[in-house]
Amino acid sequence: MTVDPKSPTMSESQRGSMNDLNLSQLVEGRGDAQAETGNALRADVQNLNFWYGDFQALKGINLPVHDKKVTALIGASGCGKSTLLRCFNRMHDLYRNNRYDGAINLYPEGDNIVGPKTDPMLIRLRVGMVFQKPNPFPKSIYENVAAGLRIRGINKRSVLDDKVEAALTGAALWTEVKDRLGESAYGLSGGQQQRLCIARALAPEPELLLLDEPTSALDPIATAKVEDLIEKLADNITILIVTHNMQQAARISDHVGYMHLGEMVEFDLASRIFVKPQKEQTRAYVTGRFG
Ligand SMILES: Nc1ncnc2c1ncn2[C@@H]1O[C@H](COP(=O)(O)OP(=O)(O)OP(=O)(O)O)[C@@H](O)[C@H]1O
Repeated sequence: MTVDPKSPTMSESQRGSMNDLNLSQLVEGRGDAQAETGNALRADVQNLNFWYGDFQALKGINLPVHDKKVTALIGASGCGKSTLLRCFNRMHDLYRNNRYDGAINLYPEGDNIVGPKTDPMLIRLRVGMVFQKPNPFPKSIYENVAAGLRIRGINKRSVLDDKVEAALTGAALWTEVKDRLGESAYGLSGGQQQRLCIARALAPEPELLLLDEPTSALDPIATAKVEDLIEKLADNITILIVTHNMQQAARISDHVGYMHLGEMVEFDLASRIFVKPQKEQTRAYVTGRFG
């Protein structure tokens, strides 16, 4: 594959900031995540293909998702990162012409998430998702977090109270909102709204949390809070995140998958991807020479 260093796909600011930074310093000390987990997998993508109608957006994707680790998907705009992420909770099923082929095994049972016999509703109970832009419901802060619990039939006030508090605490938002739980979620700042959406996703205790560029609409302070939160959450939950920001991927991820034109070019420990990737194409991308 020929690398075009003048590719305009990556913004100049992104390119500039990456060149100024030593990504290897950011991943320093992250250790060998694989050794730490003993290779335990929460999910495993095997030869996954996906079509939007006639257009094949994912081609033969393989990707291990390690348990209680942060796996980042990186790559130029349009390479298929969000498409891959959305396969994990069967979001594509909302449109009739979309088609999956292959497997995403969700462990410990090993159920194939994209298998024709798998009920997408059951998968969404196990796999939570947070989007690029904060999207709270037009409800109170409390009811936003309680929403997923009510869907699961939990309506007892004392149980909801405990779970709402636990999720808001887990999302590092409890102290900021505990005295205004009945107020509209729209009264929160953008960063608080995003942490609320994370709390909403956490409340039902998902096995896997999908984050699609969760900080792209946030300022640097709110971004830092969400990044800290992601690192803490990974003590208990498996996280798969799409990000355009190389610094962010280097700061928070244990593993990284680099995608290009619907294919997984390289998957490895973050410490290898950002210091010594195996493929020249990956190196060109992470150093900002190729978008
Ligand atoms: N609903 C859709 N219908 C048809 N094609 C789509 C649809 N959504 C995405 N695509 C195409 O699938 C490919 C992958 O898109 P996707 O959004 O997954 O890329 P991405 O890597 O997440 O991009 P970005 O970083 O810009 O968000 C692109 O060519 C895109 O145009």
